[in-house]
Amino acid sequence: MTEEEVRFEGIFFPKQILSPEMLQEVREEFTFKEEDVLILTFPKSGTNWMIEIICLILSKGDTKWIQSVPNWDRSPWLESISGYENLKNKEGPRLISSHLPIQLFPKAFFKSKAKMIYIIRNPRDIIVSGYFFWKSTNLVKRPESLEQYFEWFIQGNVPYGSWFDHIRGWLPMRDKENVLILSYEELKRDTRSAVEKICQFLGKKLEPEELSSVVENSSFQVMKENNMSNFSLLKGLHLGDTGCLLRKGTPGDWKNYFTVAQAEAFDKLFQEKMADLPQELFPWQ
Ligand SMILES: Nc1ncnc2c1ncn2[C@@H]1O[C@H](COP(=O)(O)O)[C@@H](OP(=O)(O)O)[C@H]1O
Ligand SMILES: CCc1ccc(OS(=O)(=O)O)cc1
Repeated sequence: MTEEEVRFEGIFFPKQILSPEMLQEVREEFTFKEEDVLILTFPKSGTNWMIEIICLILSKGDTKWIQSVPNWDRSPWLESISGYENLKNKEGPRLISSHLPIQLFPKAFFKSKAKMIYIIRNPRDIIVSGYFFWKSTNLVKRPESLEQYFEWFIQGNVPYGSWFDHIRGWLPMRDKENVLILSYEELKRDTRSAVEKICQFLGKKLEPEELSSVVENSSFQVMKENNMSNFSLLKGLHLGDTGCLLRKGTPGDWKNYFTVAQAEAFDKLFQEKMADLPQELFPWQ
């Protein structure tokens, strides 16, 4: 373990922003309101895209909120010290982000009616996205090469642990009526239909022009230019000069980085670990 990371129940987390004691408190003591909306992801699955979409839905397409408040304050990060404090004191319905695996998630959720959207993404693209992101932050030990990060990822030795365990942990929740599972790939393929699905899940009725504003203002290009959404405010604090959240935004970018041997090794591992799950849950396969 390096000085940049903290380990809790065998999983490592970015240091600086949380502690084992608060992770324990979050699991045992955090409570939900029925009107809360949760965005749950393995890091680099499209968390901040979903934050933008939901903020716009809740604002009926009005861009004032997304243009004036940083995304981490609009949807505080449950397992960060500042996000946790913010959430505990927040009045009214809350938008909450988390990357926690199911076994570390607040116990109260499993008896609550709070709604959760879980985003899944091709893990190969998560590897590439994570490599470029984490190597430009001071939150974890920086990978020296994609090859090294690939190895760490398949061993589950990356922030928030094994992607396979994360997915296997959360997918059994898919039949609950307060849980919606969406893939990054379907969001990308037909954003408007995916936004309609999210509106229906949240019980929000939008006019066609409001829906168009949600789709347009949560697009990669618009988010990349919005300083409240693109993490540029974190430069010098947690992100280096080359660091960026909105890097490429393209499904399948892994093909530009994986070697043939890595692609084959990953296919084999995916088969070994996920073959027993319904394959339609993985629309990139
Ligand atoms: N509006 C948008 N459209 C498409 N991809 C988006 C997006 N907003 C963020 N992303 C992508 O989501 C990934 C970050 O995920 P997270 O928010 O969970 O950290 C990045 O992937 P890439 O690094 O592949 O570009 C980022 O570009
Ligand atoms: C508080 C800054 C910060 C750092 C890293 C993050 O990771 S992720 O984009 O959610 O995966 C988020 C916020």
